[in-house]
Amino acid sequence: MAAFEEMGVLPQIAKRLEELDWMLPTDVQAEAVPLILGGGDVLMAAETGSGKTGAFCLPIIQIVWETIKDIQSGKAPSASNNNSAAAESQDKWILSTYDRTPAMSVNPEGTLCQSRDAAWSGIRATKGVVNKGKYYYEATVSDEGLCRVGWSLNEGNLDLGTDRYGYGFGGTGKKSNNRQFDDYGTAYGLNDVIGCALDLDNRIISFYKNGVELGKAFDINPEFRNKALFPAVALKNAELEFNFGQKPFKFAPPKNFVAVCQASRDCETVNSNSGVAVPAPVKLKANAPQAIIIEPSRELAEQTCKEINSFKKYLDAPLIRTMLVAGGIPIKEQLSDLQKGILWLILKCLLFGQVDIVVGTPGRLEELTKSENLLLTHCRFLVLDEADGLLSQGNEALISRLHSRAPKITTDGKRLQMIVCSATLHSIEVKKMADRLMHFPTWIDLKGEDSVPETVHHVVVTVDPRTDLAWHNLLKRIPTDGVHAKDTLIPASATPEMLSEAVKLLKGEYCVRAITEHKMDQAIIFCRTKVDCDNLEKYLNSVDKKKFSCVCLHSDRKPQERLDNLEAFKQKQVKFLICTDVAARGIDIRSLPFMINITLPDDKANYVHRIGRVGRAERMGLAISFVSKVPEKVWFHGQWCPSHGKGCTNSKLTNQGGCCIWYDEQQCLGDVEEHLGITISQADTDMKVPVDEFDGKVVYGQKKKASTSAYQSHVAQMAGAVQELAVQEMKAQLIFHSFATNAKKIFGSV
Ligand SMILES: Nc1ncnc2c1ncn2[C@@H]1O[C@H](COP(=O)(O)OP(=O)(O)OP(=O)(O)O)[C@@H](O)[C@H]1O
Repeated sequence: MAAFEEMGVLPQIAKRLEELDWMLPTDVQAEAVPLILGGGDVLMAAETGSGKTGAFCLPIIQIVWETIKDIQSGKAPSASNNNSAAAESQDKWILSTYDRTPAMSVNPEGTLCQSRDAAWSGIRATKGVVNKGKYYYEATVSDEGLCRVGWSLNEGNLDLGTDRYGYGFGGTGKKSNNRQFDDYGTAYGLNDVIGCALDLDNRIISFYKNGVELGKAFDINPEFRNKALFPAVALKNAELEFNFGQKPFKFAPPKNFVAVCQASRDCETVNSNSGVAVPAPVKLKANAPQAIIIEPSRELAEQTCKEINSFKKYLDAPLIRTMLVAGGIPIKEQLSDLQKGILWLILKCLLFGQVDIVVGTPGRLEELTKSENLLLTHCRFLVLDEADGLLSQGNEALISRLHSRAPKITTDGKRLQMIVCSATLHSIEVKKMADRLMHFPTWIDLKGEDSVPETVHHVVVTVDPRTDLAWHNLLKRIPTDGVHAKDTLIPASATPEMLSEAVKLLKGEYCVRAITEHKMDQAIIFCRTKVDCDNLEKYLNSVDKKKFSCVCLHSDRKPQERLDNLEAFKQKQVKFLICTDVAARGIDIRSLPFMINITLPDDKANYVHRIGRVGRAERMGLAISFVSKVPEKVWFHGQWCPSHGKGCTNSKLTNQGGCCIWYDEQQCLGDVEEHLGITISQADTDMKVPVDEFDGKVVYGQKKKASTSAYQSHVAQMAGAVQELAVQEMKAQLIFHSFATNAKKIFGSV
């Protein structure tokens, strides 16, 4: 039986893997596949090129296929008769074990919550009310501490009253909404009973203390007319007991108000952060996929989608349908494209064919889910690939919104599984998000924080225009970014501006030198900016269009051009792919031997990802980074730049209202080395790499062979120790011998 089948992978998938020459699972696959097949949430932190994509795609494909098969054959249990206690419990009026902060604990009955944390913790009920009616519930303070109780929308944060979506009444005698704290009623504490009254007919919220009315606290925002409100509470080292009306209230509800648990079915709604939306028979829906995989770039989304299509080659009856939902074009163009009918095309796919697995970029996914063209009602896998990258792009709120749209328990009683992965997963943002959204996740962390695979040989080459004057002959021959276009540059004077321009020239020259020295016929080259990429493309073409054939990949290029360029590089129709960090993560080019960093990235995690484009799947790779010894003035266009960098010529520094900074690469290098806990080897400006265990023993782009020289050097290293052992053993034998002889003399023979 093939190794993958032994892990529980379906024979049809294993057959395809064998075809792909995947004989054994990689370490991360061996750990992750059984965990995901077993229903767990997983945080996967494994080196670049270690096979993380397969680690999450294989079990997801399998479960999705099995689920569809069960549903189509009528075997799947419906929510009304499934045996999931969790699903059943989410259909009651109780506190939700899913829609809460991690430090908030709840009793098994879902009526008592407690937090012993020094920070605010929050929780909402499993159900809420909408449309019309007057509703009431009671909360009793059962232990001293700080608390705020009231009503909140699903999209509100759990720290009740600190955003526009939550209305709270605090123990200090304050009401709060949108962080505005105003005096209201009186303070309350241990054993006090707070009545929370919601009048949806008049859109008013009011509170009662031990049966005494405290008056109107809030008019509900008219924008929320069609939105449900849920009982909610925030606590700090406190405990509160809830009664939604299942047992008699301590104080009678106000006139015409009913217990919230008695809301009619048309006014009651289930907390979508909590579980089943509507208990209904399990049924597939064309535009409600089972799995959503979020990728940080269009290219990566395309790659993952392709990989899934390849893995599922032998899975039929039922067929699994995948769909790519990727942006990658500026929002303005995107909107007009949508208007022109792209959305209609997508819709057509969704309507005429069941879509089971969607792979996409965050913006497009949000667009389609928000407009409800794509539903997350059947979603049981939410995957964040390159999660730290997604978060650093500012997608935290978007991910939370997508997560909140997916039921935490699906209609067939299965729990939503979240899988989060990256080679650099140890950021505080990822940990916080995992705490908030994941369900007791298992960490798979095989090599510790952000390690570089042993197959990647990475070196730095110092660029110092004060000692290497080759740039004098390069002026005007190498196009540069125009940062110094308005400066008076005199080669004889070593002004910071002149040296900065010289760095740009030398880096172009060093790139050609490195390619020539290592006879590179396939390399990925990273530049800091799009204009740097375009300039290098021009320069390499001007040197020798054939020898240095190259294409660019960055966000100013049209999506189709990006796709074509990447494909041309993968198919070896061109030798060099020049790109920005858009291609730093995840892009997998089979046996890629070389990569060059024209400039180090300012984000140290991206160094790991960039160099990780080589040395993948046990193949050896060489990564060369050029690091300037002197500061280089570079473009830095932020929100303040009216053209967002396009055609911008404002070369003043950012603190003078401009779009430039002085880039300190020595500092970047220091940061990377400190982060990785290593000193990166230096190569000279002749680009010859230092002699070490890589030298002469590996061919970049190929697997490392076990060489006799390694064995011989190992024997040589051990020789001294072996000899010492032999001497010690002889001494021990002599001691034993003399002891035995003396013993005979003293005691005689026995
Ligand atoms: N079990 C396996 N046997 C052989 N090759 C494999 C196996 N698993 C993955 N690979 C190959 O290894 C390469 C790297 O895999 P993958 O792209 O999944 O890495 P990754 O861990 O996601 O890297 P990154 O962090 O850069 O995204 C791919 O070419 C893939 O086909």
